[in-house]
Parts: sequence; C-alpha cells; structure tokens
Amino acid sequence: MTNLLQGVSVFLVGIMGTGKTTVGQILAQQLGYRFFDTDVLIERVAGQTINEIFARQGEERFRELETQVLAELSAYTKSVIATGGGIVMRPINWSYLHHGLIVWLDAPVELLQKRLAEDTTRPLLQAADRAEKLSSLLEIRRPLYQQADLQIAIAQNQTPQEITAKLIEQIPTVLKSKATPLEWQ
Ligand SMILES: Nc1ncnc2c1ncn2[C@@H]1O[C@H](COP(=O)(O)OP(=O)(O)OP(=O)(O)O)[C@@H](O)[C@H]1O
Ligand SMILES: O=C(O)C1=C[C@@H](O)[C@@H](O)[C@H](O)C1
Ligand SMILES: [Mg+2]
Repeated sequence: MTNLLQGVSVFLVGIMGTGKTTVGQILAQQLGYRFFDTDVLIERVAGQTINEIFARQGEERFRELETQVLAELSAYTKSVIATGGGIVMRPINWSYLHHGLIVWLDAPVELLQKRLAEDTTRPLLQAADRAEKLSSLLEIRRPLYQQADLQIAIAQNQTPQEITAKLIEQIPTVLKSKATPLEWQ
C-alpha cells in the first residue's frame, strides 16, 4: 500500500469527533508512515492548550498557527496527518492539503454528539446545545469537506480498525481517478 501511494501523505479532514486522531494513528501504523496531529503540534508550538489559545488570543490566532503548522507538514512525505475540524475553512490551507491525499471522515451528528458529550477540550463545543452547534458547523463545512479526494462514511459501532481497513481498501480506486502522485505536488 505504501508503494501504491508512492510516499504521498494522507490528510484526514472532518468535523470534530469523527475520529481523525484515532483512525490516523492506526492508519499510519499500517502504512508504515509517521503520524502527526495539527492540534497537538499547535499546542506544542504555542505552549498552551487549544482552550487557552482561544480564550487568550482568540480563534483567529489559532487559525494562523494552524496554517503555519500545516504548511510545515505539507512538505513531508510518508505521513498521516490528522487535522483540526476547521482546517478546511481557510482557502490557503487547501494549497497545502493538496500535497497529499485528502480523506474526509464523515460521521452523523448523533454519533459525534454521543462521543463528545463529556468533552471539555474543544472550545467551539462549549455551547449550551452541542448537537445544534455540531449541525451548524457541519452545514457550513460540508461543501468544503466534499472537496476531499475520498469520503469515508462512518456508521454507528464501526471500530477504528474497521474504518481504517475501509479507507485502505478505497485507496486504489481513488488513485486511479487522480493523476500521478508527482502531479499532486
Ligand atoms: N470508531 C470509533 N468508535 C468509538 N469511539 C471512537 C471512534 N473513533 C473515535 N472515537 C472516540 O471519539 C472521540 C473523538 O475522536 P477523535 O479525537 O479521534 O476525533 P477527531 O476527529 O480527531 O476530533 P478533532 O477534530 O476535535 O480533533 C474520542 O474520545 C475517541 O476515542
Ligand atoms: O472544528 C474546529 O474548528 C476545531 C476542531 C478541533 O480539532 C480543534 O482544531 C479546535 O478545537 C477547533
Ligand atoms: Mg483530532
């Protein structure tokens, strides 16, 4: 599979809680790729949690850091990169995402809501009605996620291993519909 991808990186996109971080780690292991998570790197660069960055410097500063981290990662090959849910919002980020294969993990709001019911680490979810917030974010972002190279629909009770297997199974088909990996760069 690594051969098939010819070292091209995989970027996982999707709304909060779809499992980009969880699936990304397994995928990287199976491809023999390195794993990176933009949210983790942003916290490291800033020396603050995402909640702290949002509270002290605002969302715009977080988005600047996100673009900076993504720009650096886009130069890497043989990597799986779990991105933050809002990375698709800045047009400049797409020029970096297109350095690799972009995979959208698409899960229904009811599932996300269940998974993130107790979460305190995602500032955009500290709203009174989480389901409503997730639905409105998804409505705005869906047309952007749809620009990914591959959509993986996630159903209730699918394990991260099953989702990873489904994703890997789809790679040959999506590669056939693309130009050669060199042309993606
Ligand atoms: N297939 C799955 N089955 C059950 N629980 C899952 C699955 N995938 C992820 N989870 C759980 O859902 C929560 C959110 O997953 P994860 O952090 O991987 O999402 P994410 O897409 O990276 O979110 P974010 O965009 O906020 O970084 C975690 O608690 C994780 O353990
Ligand atoms: O959906 C979003 O905008 C976010 C998702 C998380 O991954 C983090 O990047 C942050 O909490 C913002
Ligand atoms: Mg994540």
